[in-house]
Amino acid sequence: MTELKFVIKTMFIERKDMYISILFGVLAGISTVAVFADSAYLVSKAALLPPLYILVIFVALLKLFTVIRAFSRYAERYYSHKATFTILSNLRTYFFTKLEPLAPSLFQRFRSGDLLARVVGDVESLQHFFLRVYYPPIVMLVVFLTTIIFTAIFSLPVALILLTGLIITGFCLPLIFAMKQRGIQSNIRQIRTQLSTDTTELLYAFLDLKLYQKLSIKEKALSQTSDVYIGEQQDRGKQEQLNFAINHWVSLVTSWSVLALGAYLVSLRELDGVFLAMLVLVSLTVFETAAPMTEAPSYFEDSRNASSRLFSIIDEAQNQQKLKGKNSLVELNKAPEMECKNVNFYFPGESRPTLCNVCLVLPSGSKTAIVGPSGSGKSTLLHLLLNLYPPSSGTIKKQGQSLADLDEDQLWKNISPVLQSNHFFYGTVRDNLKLAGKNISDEEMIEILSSVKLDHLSLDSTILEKGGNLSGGEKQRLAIARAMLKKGSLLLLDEPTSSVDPITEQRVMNRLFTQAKGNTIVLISHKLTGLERMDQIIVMDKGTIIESGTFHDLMERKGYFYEMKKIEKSVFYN
Ligand SMILES: Nc1ncnc2c1ncn2[C@@H]1O[C@H](COP(=O)(O)OP(=O)(O)OP(=O)(O)O)[C@@H](O)[C@H]1O
Repeated sequence: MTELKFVIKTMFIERKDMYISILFGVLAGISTVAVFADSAYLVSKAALLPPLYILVIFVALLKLFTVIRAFSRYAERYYSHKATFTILSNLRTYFFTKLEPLAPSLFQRFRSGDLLARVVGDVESLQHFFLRVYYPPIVMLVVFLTTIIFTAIFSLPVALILLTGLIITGFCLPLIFAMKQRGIQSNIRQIRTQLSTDTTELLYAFLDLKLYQKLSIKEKALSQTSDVYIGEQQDRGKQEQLNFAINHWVSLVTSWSVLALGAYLVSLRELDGVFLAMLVLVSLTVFETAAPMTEAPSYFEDSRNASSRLFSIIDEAQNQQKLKGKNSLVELNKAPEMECKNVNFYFPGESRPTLCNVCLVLPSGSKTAIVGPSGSGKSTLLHLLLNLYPPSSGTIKKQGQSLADLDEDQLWKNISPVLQSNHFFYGTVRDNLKLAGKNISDEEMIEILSSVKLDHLSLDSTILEKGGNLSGGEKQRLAIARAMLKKGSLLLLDEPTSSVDPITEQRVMNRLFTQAKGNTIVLISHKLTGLERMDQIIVMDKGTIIESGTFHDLMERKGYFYEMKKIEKSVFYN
């Protein structure tokens, strides 16, 4: 039950609708019992030819109970669904707010299909918790107890039979069903996650699988998982039907017992015969409120599993959140200075360090290039400068303040990043550029598009999901345009033009450097051309800085950079 603590807490945020739905649920249950009790009594009494006014009173009461029943049933449905949707939206918002700061390290631990299954499926599953698990037992209990007290006025033994029926159908059977359901629910959830991860992987890798002619194998595996999922759902359905049948059978046995005992008591003259039909109909009707208890165990298990899966991530989020700073940055008129001091970094679960003892100063307004072989840790260092991952040890400072103490929004406010992979949303070019700021004018956007040689795109041109209709170079230039529009005074560029032809690259970079004249720039590059304009070049290998200095320093030193430059020359100019 501890797994559901938070869901219950969320339910109570807006409790008014919840209380109203419980109130109307109870009213609907009691009025249903009253309708049947009244009609049974009316029929029995009518046979004894009572004075007309008695019949009129009971007919009037019957009409009143029927109207109350119809109205309260409608109100119960209305308010219970309203409460459910409010709970669902609160849960979604809470879950997303907790999850968001965990990106991107979240993708390190969870596959995207799994996350999707949690964010969509698990949150959705929790809508059943209030509707099918929390309030039906409350309604059932109140209606049953009221009915038992009412029945006790006429016959205590009959009331005791109803109490026994309540204990069996309301508590004992649901408990047994809950234990049986446990295994089935956990299987369903695991297979659903598997199905979700397999499907997302198939969609992501569709083209590669097709080209490597392995699509049918993946499709077959997916279809097998889907069959298992369907099978498990069928088992769940069968179990629920069995639960329902057993519950119904117990309620009928109870009503038969009420009839048999009632008849016996009438024969002993301990019960007036005019009440017998009423008591039997009351017992038949009151069990209607126990019917939802057959599915409650299955929904309880479902909600418990969903909640524990969701909150296992949130617990991690809360731990990380505690580590995050909240200080705001001192606003300066100049571009930021950054400093890394003895920075070491291990990816989660890795024993090999990705960055070793990195010490680096990026003075305000300086231009720094980071070069080195593939896998040497350049992008990782950039991600640490962006505070996407915290360093395992050592400190990274921006304007003298440790990133660990800074509020993230403040930190990112004046950073313009172009990462190796940049996301583009389905929409227009304008929509994608507006990510840089809401108040950017069309004229500004058109001018920037032209400066990155994307004149052929209009602001209304459609961009497909993940920029599917753009070439690699176009995507990079659109990302540069977006970064330029953001006008951050710290530019972090990770191979921003690796797919762009050399002539366009030179023009785009010239324009970028002109616009960012007084800004601090960090540029990761595999190409060693054009680095003469940089204030410093950092050479990395195996996670450490092996050389640093200006272009001329490094060439004169005749070390690693010099050798790389020589190899590049021999490859391109021989
Ligand atoms: N999410 C991750 N989990 C574990 N190891 C990772 C992860 N991402 C990168 N690495 C490892 O960290 C090392 C440094 O990667 P990084 O991307 O920083 O290199 P890089 O110098 O930018 O390479 P490239 O020039 O090819 O982009 C690599 O050995 C890589 O395998």
